[in-house]
Amino acid sequence: MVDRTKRPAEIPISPLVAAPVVSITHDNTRVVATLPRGDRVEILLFGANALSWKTGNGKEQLFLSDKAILDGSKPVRGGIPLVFPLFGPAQESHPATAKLPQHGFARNVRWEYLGKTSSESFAIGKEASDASVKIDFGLSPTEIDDKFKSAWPYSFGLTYSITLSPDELSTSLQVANTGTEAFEFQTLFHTYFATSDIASTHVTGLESNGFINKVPSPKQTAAANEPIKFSGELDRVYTGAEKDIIINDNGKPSITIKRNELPDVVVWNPWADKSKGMSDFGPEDGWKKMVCVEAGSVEKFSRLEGGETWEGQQIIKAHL
Ligand SMILES: O=P(O)(O)OC[C@H]1O[C@H](O)[C@H](O)[C@@H](O)[C@@H]1O
Repeated sequence: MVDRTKRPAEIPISPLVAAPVVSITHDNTRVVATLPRGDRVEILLFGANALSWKTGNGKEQLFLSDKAILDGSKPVRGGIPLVFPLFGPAQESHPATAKLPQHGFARNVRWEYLGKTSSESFAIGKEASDASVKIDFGLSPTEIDDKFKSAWPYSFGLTYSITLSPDELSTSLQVANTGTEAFEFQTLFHTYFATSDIASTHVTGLESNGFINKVPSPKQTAAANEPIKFSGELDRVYTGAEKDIIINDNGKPSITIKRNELPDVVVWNPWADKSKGMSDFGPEDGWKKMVCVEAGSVEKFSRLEGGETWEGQQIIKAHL
C-alpha cells in the first residue's frame, strides 16, 4: 500500500475571478467591452462612435437611430459621435476650419484600436464587481484621407479613451499638437441619451448659465434660472457651465454628467419636424426617446501650441 501520510499539501485552487472582456467583432468594425456584472459598451471604429452602453441591469443608456448608417459612408446618428476640430457648420470667420464638414472630421473617419487596460479586484474577500476597463483609440493624419488633410493640414495625435465601470462611462479625449505650428480646435462629445419620454424629461445644472439659442437663429440669451424642459425643437449652447448636469427622467435623476476642461454644454432635441427631415433618423417618433446633452469646448476655439497637449473628459453616471 502506498504511504499517503507524507503526501504534499493540496494546492489551493484560486477562486475563478471574472475579469472584463474586450473583443473585436470578426468583421473588424467594432470593439465590445463587458464587465463581469454585465455592463457593456460597443464602439464602432468608424468615428470611434460608441453605439451602445448598457448598465449592469441590462438597460440601454444611449439612443441609436434605427436608421443610423453604420457602414462608414456617413456619421452615425446616435450613440456618442465625436466632434473635432469644429463644432457646427464651417464659418468663413474662422478660415482654418472653413473647409471642414459640419462637426469636423473625427466622426467621419475610422480610428485605430490601441488596446485595453483592465483594473480588476483580485483582493481576497473582494468581489470582481468593481472591475473596470479602459479602451483606447487613436487618430493621426495617417488615418484621415487627403480631402480632410488638405482642409486641416496640421500635425496632430488624438487619443480617445473610453472607460467602462459599474454603472459609469468615462470618455476622455487627448489632443496633441505633434508639429511646430499652433492650431485651434473645438471639440465635443455629442452624446445621445435614451430617455423614456422627452415630455417628462428635464435637465438641471444649467439654470444659471447664459446660452446661445440656435433656434430659429443663433441669439445670445440670458440665464433662464429654471430647469430645461422640452415642448418643441430645442438647440442651445450653454457656456461656462460649472455644475454637474443631471438628466431627470419622469421626475427622477437618471444620468449625472461630470466634466473636466469642457466648459460648454449643448442641449438638443430635434422634435418631430426636424427629425422627419433627417433621412437617417428613426423610428419616426424616436425623438420622444432621446435627448442630446453634449459636453464640450465649443464657444471659443482652443489654441494648442506645437508640442502641447490638451485633455477633456466627461464622466457619465447612470442612476438605477
Ligand atoms: O445632424 P448633425 O450634423 O449630426 O448635427 C446634429 C445637431 O448637433 C448639435 O446638437 C447642434 O447643436 C445641432 O444644431 C445639430 O442639428
